[in-house]
Amino acid sequence: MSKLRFRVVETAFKKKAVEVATPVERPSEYFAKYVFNKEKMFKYLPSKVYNALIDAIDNGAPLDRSIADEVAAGMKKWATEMGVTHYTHWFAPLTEGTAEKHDAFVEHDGKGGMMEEFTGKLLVQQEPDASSFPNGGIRNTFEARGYSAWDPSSPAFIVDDTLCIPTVFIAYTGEALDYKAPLLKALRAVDKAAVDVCHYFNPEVKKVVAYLGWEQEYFLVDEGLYAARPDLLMTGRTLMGHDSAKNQQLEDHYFGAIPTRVAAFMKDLEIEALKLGIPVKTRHNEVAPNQFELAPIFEECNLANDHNLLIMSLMRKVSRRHGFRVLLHEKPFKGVNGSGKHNNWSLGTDTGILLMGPGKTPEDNLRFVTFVVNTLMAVYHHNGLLKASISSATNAHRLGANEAPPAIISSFLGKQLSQVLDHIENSTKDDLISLSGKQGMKLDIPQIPELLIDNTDRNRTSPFAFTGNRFEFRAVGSEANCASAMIALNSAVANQLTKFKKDVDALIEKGEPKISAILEIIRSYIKECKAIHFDGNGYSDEWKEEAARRGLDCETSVPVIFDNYLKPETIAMFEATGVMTKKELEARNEVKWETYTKKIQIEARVLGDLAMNHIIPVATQYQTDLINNVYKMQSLFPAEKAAKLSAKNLELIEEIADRTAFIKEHVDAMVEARKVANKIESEREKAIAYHDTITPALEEIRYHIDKLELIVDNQMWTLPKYRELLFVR
Ligand SMILES: NC(=O)CC[C@H](N)C(=O)O
Repeated sequence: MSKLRFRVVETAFKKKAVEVATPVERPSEYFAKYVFNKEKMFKYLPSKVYNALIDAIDNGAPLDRSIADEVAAGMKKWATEMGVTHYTHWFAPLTEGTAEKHDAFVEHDGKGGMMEEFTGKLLVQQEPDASSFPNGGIRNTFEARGYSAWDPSSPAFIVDDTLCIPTVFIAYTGEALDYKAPLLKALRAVDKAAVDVCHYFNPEVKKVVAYLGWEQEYFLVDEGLYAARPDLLMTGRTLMGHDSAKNQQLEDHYFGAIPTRVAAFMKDLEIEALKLGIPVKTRHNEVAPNQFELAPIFEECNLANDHNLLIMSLMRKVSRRHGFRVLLHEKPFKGVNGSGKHNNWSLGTDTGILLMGPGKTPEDNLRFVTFVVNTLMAVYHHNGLLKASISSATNAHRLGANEAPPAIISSFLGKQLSQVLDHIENSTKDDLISLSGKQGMKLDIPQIPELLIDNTDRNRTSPFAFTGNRFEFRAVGSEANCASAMIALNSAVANQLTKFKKDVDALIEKGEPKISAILEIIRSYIKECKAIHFDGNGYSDEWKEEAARRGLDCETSVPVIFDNYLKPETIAMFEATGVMTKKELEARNEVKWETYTKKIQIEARVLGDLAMNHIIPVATQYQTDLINNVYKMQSLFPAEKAAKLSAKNLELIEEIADRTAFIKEHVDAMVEARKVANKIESEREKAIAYHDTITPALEEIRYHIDKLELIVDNQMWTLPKYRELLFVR
């Protein structure tokens, strides 16, 4: 019965690293080979079209439909020269993956033959047969059609024989059915609001860009072992499995030498990623055994997000060439580190200033403090929403342990920045601004050492940590589409910056000088959002109590956390920034609740099946062996001696009986609880029922399975154990 397990372990052990040829060209030469980037646009488009397209990309200028045909022709020429035969609109529906439907370039030529065709119409907009994507009722209520529309700000790229065109996905009635459409709106909102605020300091700023640098953590598991674990295959995580005696306690995996099979995978992946224009830079072993990380150089947020989606699908593909499966789930293994996707976020101007970075002069630092404090205000007022933006059935397993932040959003600032904010808060306006000699005015904003950029202390329990010239949103899950977090964060910051501008302008109108008005508002904000600042240990019980006292959102039930999207202040914020309407938010929440329910439902079914088909039969078989042994003892020895010799086995027999009975009863009860939950009409209530009744049952059943794993004969156990999943590579 357990042969499969031993066979796959043996095979995995014998595997050698796959040879990956180093390209003859240098990375700088093959970088973006498969991307229709500016260089190719210049080569393949007439200069008038090129200029219009660049204006649309760089400045968001509206793109005249008439140039679309010429762009399409240029793209097609390039793509066919590269051997491409198909094209697809590539978009991110509300499933957390990407979607694509390939069409061949071929068309009838009218003379009985075929020709290659790709028109502007096909480039700009398509109507995929998309009735099966989650839509939260938007398309059912109105119109079944959904459109994908070209996003010129993210360049088209080639995967295998297909030209992929990044697009938004919207309903016939205009509501967004994807992540990209609201992300683009959020980025536009933060651009506009930040430019207005920048003008207090640098009137020449025309554009502010939000940057994103993601760090992708993941696990690799040998594909044979993976195939022998139906739970991994179906849910992305192990629903059972006792701790391995050795796991990450020696901290010997982190930053260790990369195992050869894994190094080959990484090399292969990086070559492919670079060819697709993804500027991958860092790779290393992460903390848990068989856990790794990959990070690119930061990019403009929309592009960075597309690149993250692309790399996740690339990882799935490339890992298979190396006999691995990549696990992007936030918590594939209980008891060791889970996987995050830390989102490093910042704002920068077209004049080259990083707005979250300290400067050289007190004036620069006033600008720096302005942007930092406004970010803190946004995070403070929308801490519940930010938590909702990273919450999912899967990430819930990760938060609150093993170096992942807790389910309470707070911000770590570090010693130096905290001191600066305290100084501003505790000084009067007149202390901060004094008249001085030639300069006319002296600003007492402390010099913030530039060292700060590389020198901030790290706090791994902080969900939103300042790291020198950016914030690191650490709570984002490894499997998530970063756009969810980036939509919430950029919109909230945009809204806050707009408020700041209004507050400062009101003081200026009353006759206050500009700097003094800015300082006054900043000081009041520092006081107002104090509750969000926390540099301590996010895991401690004291923090949970303290956070509740401070009024931060401490809810841990994912379906209830989603309510944050529909709070009046959230709706007002999204509507004011033009990012999403109430109707869109409501529809999205329906999808979130539904997805939550389905994920737990699948886990419950898989666990039920495995418990009944794998665990109980194996445990019973072992128990039968023990019973036979007890009987044989009785025939060999006098009754009293036999009883003594069999005492341990009798205990085990009973333990197996108790645990299997518990498992069976609870699997049955879980089925009944599902039946009850499934009858609930409201998606929200149903998700809450799943959270309250099914998720605890999963844990209870698992507990007994894991105990059985410890006592049942290893030869009989069918499922690869943690020690095999985590250490075979
Ligand atoms: N070393 C680290 O940064 C660990 C991070 C951790 N894996 C997380 O879940 O976020």
